[in-house]
Amino acid sequence: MTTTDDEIALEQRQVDVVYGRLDELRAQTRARLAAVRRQGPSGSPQNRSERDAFATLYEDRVAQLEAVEERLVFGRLDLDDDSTRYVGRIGLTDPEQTPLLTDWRAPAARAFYRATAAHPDGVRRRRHVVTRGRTVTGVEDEVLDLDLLDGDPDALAGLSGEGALLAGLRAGRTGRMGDIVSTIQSEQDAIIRSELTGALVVQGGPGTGKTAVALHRAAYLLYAHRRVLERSGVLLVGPSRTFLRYIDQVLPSLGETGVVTTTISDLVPGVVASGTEPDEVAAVKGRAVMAQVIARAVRDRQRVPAGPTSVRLDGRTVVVRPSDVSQAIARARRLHRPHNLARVAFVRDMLGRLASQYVEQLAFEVPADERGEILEELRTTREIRIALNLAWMPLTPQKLLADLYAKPWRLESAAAQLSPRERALLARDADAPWTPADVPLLDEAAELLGEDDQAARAQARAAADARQREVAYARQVLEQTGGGAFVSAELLADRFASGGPALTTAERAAADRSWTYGHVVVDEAQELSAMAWRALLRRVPTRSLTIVGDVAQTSSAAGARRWASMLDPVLRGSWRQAELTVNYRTPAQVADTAGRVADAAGLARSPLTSAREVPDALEVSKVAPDELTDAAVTAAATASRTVHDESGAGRVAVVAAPGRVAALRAAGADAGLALPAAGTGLDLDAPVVVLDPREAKGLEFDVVVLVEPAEVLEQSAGDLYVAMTRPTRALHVVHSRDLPAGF
Ligand SMILES: Nc1ncnc2c1ncn2[C@@H]1O[C@H](COP(=O)(O)OP(=O)(O)OP(=O)(O)O)[C@@H](O)[C@H]1O
Repeated sequence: MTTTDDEIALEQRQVDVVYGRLDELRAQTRARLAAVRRQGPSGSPQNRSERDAFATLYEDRVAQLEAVEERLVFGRLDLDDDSTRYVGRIGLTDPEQTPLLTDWRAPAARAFYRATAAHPDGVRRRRHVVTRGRTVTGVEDEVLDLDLLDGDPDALAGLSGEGALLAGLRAGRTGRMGDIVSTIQSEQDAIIRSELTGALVVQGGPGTGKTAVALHRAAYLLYAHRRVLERSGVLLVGPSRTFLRYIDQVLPSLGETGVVTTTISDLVPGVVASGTEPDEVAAVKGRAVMAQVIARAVRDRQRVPAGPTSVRLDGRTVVVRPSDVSQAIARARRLHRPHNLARVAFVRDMLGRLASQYVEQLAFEVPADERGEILEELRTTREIRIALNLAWMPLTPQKLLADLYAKPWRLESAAAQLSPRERALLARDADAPWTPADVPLLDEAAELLGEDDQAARAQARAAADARQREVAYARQVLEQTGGGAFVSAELLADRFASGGPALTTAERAAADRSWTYGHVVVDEAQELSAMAWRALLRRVPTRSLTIVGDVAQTSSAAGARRWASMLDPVLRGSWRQAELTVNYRTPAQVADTAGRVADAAGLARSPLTSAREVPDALEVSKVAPDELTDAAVTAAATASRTVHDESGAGRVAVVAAPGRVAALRAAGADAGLALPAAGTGLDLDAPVVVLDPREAKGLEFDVVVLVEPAEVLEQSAGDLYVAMTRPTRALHVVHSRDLPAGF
């Protein structure tokens, strides 16, 4: 028998070899990058854009190799055929192409996450290799071959790699989510590797790893379906910018930088949704019926005038007649093109009719080549322009929606399906800022209005020809340079073609409202309104989606309490569901209490088992109403002293109803709490933050100080459930009113 120390020494040798290879590859790629850069700014434009494309490529590769430093190697499989396979963050081979490390996403690594004693899948022993920096600090074995067990039944029970898992869960929080690649559990792995096609819903209670799984799935899909996804891109939609910051390290640490992340509010480039509004207003804006309202509002902007308009032109009169306008509108509508594009046909038709009127008044025949001049003169005559614009105005989405909200008569005409009260809720000034719920409506409008793209289409035809030549050329280049392992000819050609700074797929996709993605991942999806779904589904015509969330945590008034009622209408019933059931975040005592409170409040929630017990994880302090703020600040200060360690880890959140947040922040600052600097918003790097439950959605902290839960419950039961399930170590409840039922 070898001792653990011997085993650690053995693994250290392998780990050294793998890091050695990583260093070699880094040096090689940096040298290539330097060589490309040395070529300087000379050469033809074609040469320069090629050089830029290669430079971006090598920069990406260097970034990828840098990002995988931590826990590069974390697993080892001993197989039935006596071979051994190491599993890690990325795949590496030695210069002779002998495998050194298997990418965790490769089929050959699957058994690391899935093999069980009942289904060993060719694995005799699974080993978790624990490292700190480049040093192996421990090994943890699971023997899957029953004959080797020597009657130790404990080795079969529980979670996979339990020691490594629990160590990860116990660690202090840093304000940034980490990856879970070394301890993915079997039920999570099944979701991560689920097929690309179709819509997959992942329902799970708080802390079950939905966000972690969604991110790892994005990385897995990019790996397993690189050819399909590298050019179409993957979009990840999160609930808030704070949340996106919270998760922004995870994909890079998995070697993936090409995912576009956004919120629904940021979905339309150029629109800033800085406004706020009552929930009931957002709820109306989110209803599916608003699609018809927008469509009607667009149609209302195609109008037959009440009477004729006569225009004098070079001593003759032409008349913009209602009957002509009516016919031209009808013909243009039959094209079924967006408003601004169909308008081109409408104007052409009207000018033709006016030109005929004009020509009829002339005493001579007009040669065909002069008819163009007459049309041009009519087109540029101010009164005619005004008359035609009044009949069919070119519109931006912003103008359409602002006019609709600001003019009651427009709303009454377009939104007859809404009640007078609902219409009154929508009313606002024309220059009020956009709100998050407006964004899907602007997107809907953009779709129906379209842009006049005649020039763009001619350009696209020319570009398609050029592209064929570039792909062929890129293929040649790749054959000569051997770069084909990490980029395709098509992608390289994209980068050649983008000229200037070589844009990545993600950069191009993020700037283009009408980009369609190969896959879309939606987190906290229970919050999305019907209109938000329409905007999102437009971006993924293949309906290849990962939808994660928890219908018990819904706070948005337009969100869902049941997946079927939300998704059946938009996905026509075509979606599959998986469930996560183990809570990795919250200590059992806190999770159980949160569960009872949620049940008492009537939430339909998923069953949940906690992965761990933490003693004294729930503390409740009752104080007088005027002491509430001070008591909460004191509790936060005490908690912060306990959890904040020398590495900078350890985070505390004070969570309260929105009305209390400002006062708590002020009192916390006075008391010297290490809060974010004023005006920085939600700075996740601060040791202590004060936020409301909606801001806390999706985040986690070592300790949460929950202030006056009865007040949070009044806002929404889902919000209280969210607030109670954020801590990884302890929940401290500070209250003056009665506690909600279930405590
Ligand atoms: N297999 C795992 N190994 C290690 N840590 C894990 C694992 N699964 C989940 N975790 C950790 O559990 C915590 C909760 O995960 P995550 O935030 O993904 O849960 P969630 O289901 O999205 O939660 P919520 O719905 O409450 O936002 C995170 O710290 C995550 O890293």
